[in-house]
Amino acid sequence: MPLLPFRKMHGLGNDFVVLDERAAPLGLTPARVAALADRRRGIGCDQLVSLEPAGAGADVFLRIRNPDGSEAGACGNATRCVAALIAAETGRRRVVVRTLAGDLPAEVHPDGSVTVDMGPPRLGWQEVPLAEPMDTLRLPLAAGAAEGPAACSMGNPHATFFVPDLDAVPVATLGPALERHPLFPERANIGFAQVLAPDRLRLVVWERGAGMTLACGSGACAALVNAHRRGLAGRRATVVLPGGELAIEWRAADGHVLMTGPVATAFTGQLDLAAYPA
Ligand SMILES: N[C@H](CCC[C@H](N)C(=O)O)C(=O)O
Repeated sequence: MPLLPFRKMHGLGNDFVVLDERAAPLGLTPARVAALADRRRGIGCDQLVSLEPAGAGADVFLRIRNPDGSEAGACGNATRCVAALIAAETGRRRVVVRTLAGDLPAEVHPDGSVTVDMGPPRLGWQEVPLAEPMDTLRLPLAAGAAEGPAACSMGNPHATFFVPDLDAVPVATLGPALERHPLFPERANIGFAQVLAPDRLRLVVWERGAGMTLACGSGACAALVNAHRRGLAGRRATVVLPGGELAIEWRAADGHVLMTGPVATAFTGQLDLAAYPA
């Protein structure tokens, strides 16, 4: 089997192995995804993303897989990375990335940063989804001293706890049980946010299927949406993650959430797919 080119990219340290399946599928089974994502035996990444043919109306289809083999409907940081790739390929600054969550228009700016229209948040309990009818503004959940998170979907499920001091929250301890709480039939990404100002939030996310990451784009969108719903933030905020900052806006005109931030390529390489278990 010929060596397969790959690109290692990241958005604020949330890192991806990017593979190209537009010519032919690569047989990315959950076992192979886990092996490629392994940070010692494989290349290592928070998500393995692949490019697939999109069909009419979009430039590319973005398939998002977590290291545990689960597939996600959204990945904000990877969407920025892939948008930058397609923009470089096509010479167009405006591209459309199709995902399970919908078609996401993106624009690459002269400074290299990328804005993605992540679409509208889904606020109903069935859309998150949750296991039973309830107000998604405040869930009957407690995590240590944190309680009553708000939930929404950006094409993937998010719960956001609001805490007075993020440094006092043991995210890595609280995350695993919350990710798999029975309230979340598809599990959930668990964010812990500290509101510094109506236009500035700190955020750490325990990601579904990936654990702690340095940044979570869809999580930053969910945190701003949930903060605004709770009257804690305006419609625009800088979200400060461990890996850096994202600019998020929940646009009043159409209810879409815009996310702007950097992208980077760490390296490119070739891999022998046959060396990874199918
Ligand atoms: N772990 C997420 C997918 C990656 C999201 C994150 N890396 C982002 O930038 O949005 C999930 O299973 O929904």
